Amino acid sequence: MSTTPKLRLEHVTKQFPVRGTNTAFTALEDVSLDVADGELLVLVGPSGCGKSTLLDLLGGLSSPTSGRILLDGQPITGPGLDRGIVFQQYALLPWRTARHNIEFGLEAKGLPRRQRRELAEHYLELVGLRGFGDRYPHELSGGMKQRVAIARSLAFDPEVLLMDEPFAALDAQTRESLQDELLRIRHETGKTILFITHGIDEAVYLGQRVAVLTSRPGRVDAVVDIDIERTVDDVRSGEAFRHYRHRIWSLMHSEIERAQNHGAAIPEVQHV
Ligand SMILES: Nc1ncnc2c1ncn2[C@@H]1O[C@H](COP(=O)(O)OP(=O)(O)OP(=O)(O)O)[C@@H](O)[C@H]1O
Repeated sequence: MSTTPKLRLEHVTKQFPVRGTNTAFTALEDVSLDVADGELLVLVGPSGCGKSTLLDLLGGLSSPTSGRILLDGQPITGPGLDRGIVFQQYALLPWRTARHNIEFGLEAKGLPRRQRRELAEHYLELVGLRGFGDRYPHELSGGMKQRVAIARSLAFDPEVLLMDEPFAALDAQTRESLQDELLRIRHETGKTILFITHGIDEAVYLGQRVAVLTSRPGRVDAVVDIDIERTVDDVRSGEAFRHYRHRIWSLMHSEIERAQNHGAAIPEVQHV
């Protein structure tokens, strides 16, 4: 891994104006975080902690009120093909086959048809969907649709993959198998991945590091290094896994209690 972070959040604050008033609501406050090249970093936090707000910033759909977000040292100024985003709802184009969904970003890049086709086949194979390229989204299961969405994001070779609760809508078994697939894909591609989830188990299973966010306003409460052996059977039942799960649970639990007990007292609204 290189020492220069692939992605850097520098004191990022995001406020939204409160309609009909001259106040602003602070959704994210002073978030600083580095994601190393090739790292899989998981962001976990209670509902409303600003995960979606952060993803919009990373996607270039909105700008920080203060602070900066750097990709390879360059500030993010808008949407771009250097970031691939996988959402919870697959966001596939229903009138396109799996193959043509994967080719979508490649068309935007202006790649010739033959090269697009080759890349689409490669990524279909990478996500375990060889032979399914001609299926339309409605002919695929939820897990398969999410595989297509991942393949589509990887096909245009982004610098980072941003994943916003991508497996939340799937049943438990499909979710676990896609988690394994994601770890394999990361191993094969070396991609830098920022993965956002509500799920503590998912965070511990996937993350090399897990950043725990507080809510109202969203801040980085702690960043936990996860050191578990993932090649053994039933990793989730192992002692190390349980240790990290409890650690993250405790951090999140005390945060949820704080928000519930002192919600009204938290200075989330400021006059502007
Ligand atoms: N455009 C907006 N205007 C005003 N407030 C907003 C806006 N977008 C988000 N917020 C507020 O910012 C906070 C964070 O919202 P966000 O959707 O980022 O949270 P989240 O962590 O993604 O939540 P969840 O996990 O429930 O989806 C919330 O309190 C929300 O009401």
